[in-house]
Amino acid sequence: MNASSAPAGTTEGGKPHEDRPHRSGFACFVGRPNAGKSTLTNALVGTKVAITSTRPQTTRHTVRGIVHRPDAQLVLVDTPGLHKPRTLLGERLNDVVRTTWAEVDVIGFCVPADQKIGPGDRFIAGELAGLKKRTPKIAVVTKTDLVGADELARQLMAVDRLGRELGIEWAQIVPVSATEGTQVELLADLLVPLLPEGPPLYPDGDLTDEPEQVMVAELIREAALEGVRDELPHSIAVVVEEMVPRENRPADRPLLDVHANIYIERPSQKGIVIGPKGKRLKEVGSTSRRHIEALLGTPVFLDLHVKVAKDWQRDPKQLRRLGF
Ligand SMILES: Nc1nc2c(ncn2[C@@H]2O[C@H](COP(=O)(O)OP(=O)(O)OP(=O)(O)O)[C@@H](O)[C@H]2O)c(=O)[nH]1
Repeated sequence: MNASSAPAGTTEGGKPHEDRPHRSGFACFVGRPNAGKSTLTNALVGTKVAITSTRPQTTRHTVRGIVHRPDAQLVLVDTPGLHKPRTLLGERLNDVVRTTWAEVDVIGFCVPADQKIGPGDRFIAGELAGLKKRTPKIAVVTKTDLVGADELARQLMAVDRLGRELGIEWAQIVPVSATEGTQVELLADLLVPLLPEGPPLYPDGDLTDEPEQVMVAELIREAALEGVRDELPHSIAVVVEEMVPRENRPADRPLLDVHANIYIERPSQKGIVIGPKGKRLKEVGSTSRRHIEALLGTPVFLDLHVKVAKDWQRDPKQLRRLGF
């Protein structure tokens, strides 16, 4: 087996090397819901770009984080979870995942260290094994801070076995903790050599190429999910209708007006999102406003409305309008 760890002095940390060509390309992390893919993307990029939540299946948009290094540019594509489709939205999400897999240069298969490999992991690994393109795959054992050395060793061996059973040749098996930052840089060091040679694809300093409005909508959706029942995540969509700088403000005190709608499927869900006397919606507003201000670096006035778009998950016209 090929598990990687970082003995002192062996990581190169992206230092430029005269005889080493610059590399650039795309990577995506796949894995069952809650495997830690978004958190890992954030840890690699070093800022909050993807959506994390304690609830599964919250990553809806393909959010890219960009790791800039002197020797390489690694563009991380964050996909929604692959799951059994029950609605039109479910099918679209799975299509997005497969399209993404076909386009990237390397795939990171994430398995949490603290949970036994189960049918969900096997399903995704099976799909990976069936990929026509021979895209290199790195197995990433996540959340290593939650287990002891013995349990981690068992998980690394289980992942190795899973690969053998399904005929996947892992380019590497790497244990990481995204929250502790353990071996995150090593993971980048292992991903980079698997990218094709080439110049940077994005300007230095870009963290993501998602349009700002989509990221703002995601931040609002994330905050809205915090306050609602577990069965609601797929019933919420957020559309930012407008983002405009407030007129006649002094240059040193700008204000950005953001108008956004939170769409739910049924009138009965309205109360859940808004909460008693609007308390929950207020919380959603203040939490997401803070995140939006941090993201855009400007004070924001956030105007939020809750609207019913009946059965939007099943209606192709509504799905298009809501950005799917
Ligand atoms: N202790 C610990 N928790 C982690 C780590 N990485 C992620 N988590 C937690 O695990 C949960 C799920 O993490 P996410 O990054 O949202 O997982 P995901 O795979 O992107 O989830 P989906 O969007 O549902 O597919 C969150 O509560 C994270 O805080 C880690 O390295 N250590």
